[in-house]
Amino acid sequence: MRFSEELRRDADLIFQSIRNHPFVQGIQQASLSREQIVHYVQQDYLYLTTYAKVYGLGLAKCRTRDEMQDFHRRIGFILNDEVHPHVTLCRVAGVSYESLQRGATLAPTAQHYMSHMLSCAATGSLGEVLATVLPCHWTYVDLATDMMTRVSPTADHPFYDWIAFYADRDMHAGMADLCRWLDDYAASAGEEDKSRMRTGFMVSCQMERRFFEMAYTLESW
Ligand SMILES: Cc1ncc(CN)c(N)n1
Repeated sequence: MRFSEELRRDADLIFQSIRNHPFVQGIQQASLSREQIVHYVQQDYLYLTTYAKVYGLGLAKCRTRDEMQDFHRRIGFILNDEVHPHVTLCRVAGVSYESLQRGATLAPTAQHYMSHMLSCAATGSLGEVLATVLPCHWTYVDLATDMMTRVSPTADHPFYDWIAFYADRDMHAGMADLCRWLDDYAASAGEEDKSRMRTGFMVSCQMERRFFEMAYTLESW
């Protein structure tokens, strides 16, 4: 079994609970309140900004220019493309995206998740960075693909663009590339490094679930 398959197997219950989380169900049923959407977008804007920086720290650990190109492309994707799902959510909530980018205070869970990623990226190996960022990609591809398969939303669904963005083929391809990179790295990694990679992955999976909980409950300090 490949290393990424092992990780996915170990995190299966968390993936399932993310699919069934009330916030995710709220997207599927278009039943989220305006406040829940706004809270999510404000926190996610801050989160994705940090996520791009984590890729930057990963880039500094790369061994080849091809690897550097990969992180470089992924940073561009966050800064240029991953604004679209936020814009979709803002349209549903009836607020301007620009207004949500100013002055939001980090909620405890978002802060915890960002600190986890930053500390792995600052002190860990390239493998730890790959394992720690992977759930961000994987859980969204998983939940969106699950929605597309089970609910088949049509273009008039308010969150259709959000769901379609994360269920897209390119998202699947980007995730498969990341898994391959992680598997290649793990093939020659020591046991201690792999153990830290497992921890980084599992904590990020837990934080993905809690991030939805944070948005659903409008968590604050
Ligand atoms: C917290 C979180 N995790 C994952 C994603 C999808 N890249 C996101 N936008 N926000």
